[in-house]
Amino acid sequence: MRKIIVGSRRSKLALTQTNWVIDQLKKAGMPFEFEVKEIVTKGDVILNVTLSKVGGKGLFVKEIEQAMLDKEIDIAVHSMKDMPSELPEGLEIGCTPKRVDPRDALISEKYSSLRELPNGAVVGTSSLRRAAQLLNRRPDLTMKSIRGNIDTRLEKLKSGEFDAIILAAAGLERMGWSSDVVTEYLDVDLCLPAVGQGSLAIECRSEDSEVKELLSTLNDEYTYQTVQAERAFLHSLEGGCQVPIAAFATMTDDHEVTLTGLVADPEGKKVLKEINKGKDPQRVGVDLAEELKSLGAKKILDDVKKDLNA
Ligand SMILES: NCc1[nH]cc(CCC(=O)O)c1CC(=O)O
Repeated sequence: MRKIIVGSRRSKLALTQTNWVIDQLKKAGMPFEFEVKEIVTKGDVILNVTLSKVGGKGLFVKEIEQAMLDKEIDIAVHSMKDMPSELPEGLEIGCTPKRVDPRDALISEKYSSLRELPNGAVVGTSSLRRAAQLLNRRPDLTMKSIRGNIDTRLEKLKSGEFDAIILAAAGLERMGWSSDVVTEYLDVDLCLPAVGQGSLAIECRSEDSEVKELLSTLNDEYTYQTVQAERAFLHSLEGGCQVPIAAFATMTDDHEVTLTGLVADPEGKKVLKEINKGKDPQRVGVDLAEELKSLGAKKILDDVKKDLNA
């Protein structure tokens, strides 16, 4: 019986996601055993530097991908939103399980909603995407950087340093913590999610047809198509580093994809947000990116990158 080695980051969320995927794959009833191999990534080590400054995207996946190419591991479970829009030669996303809640969530101990936050309230987030969109609605808020795993961030909130923090609902949902901690789910119209937020990517070697067949049993077509549109949008904008880009797609029963995409400056003063529809997810994403570029997205993103490198 073949043993499939599953690479995972060491965070509670990563291990929870990995174990969930293994449980699901076991249900396929195919002749495989599974073993988890923990891998410490750069993103896990560098905790006191702003994530966007140390190279953002890819920080959590590079070492894991190398281990896969070296055949130390066979598959890896990633949060889709941590995946760079381009994968190394020889690797691919073998499947996308059904997406969970894509929204961001506000968590506060003192206030019951975003509306109720007082003037100048301190909101913890290191995401330029979240900061831009919240500041656009509430320019009075003070955005303060917060780093670490979900559990660390919740601890920091308790310490009183922040009036509220923003986390992805998905991570909390997967940990089983949502109902205990979420103060308010932010509608996607208010805070458009990160590309792929709420979705998992299971990565494997392109030549490993045995594993690909196994993974295909866990693929969710709706998730696959909609995330494909979002990632095509990201890729066309060259959203390689941690920049204020957001996108969220839905799909009708007859496979028409509706994609909303956003590019903003970190202060939330300039927000470009447009919608595109169509049957080909790739096209829908690429065309929406082109439209935003024609409206000035490139200049906004170049300015952000300049600031990050300064
Ligand atoms: N930025 C880190 C990260 N990467 C994936 C998730 C969980 C949400 C998901 O799977 O989309 C989180 C935490 C967060 O943003 O709150």
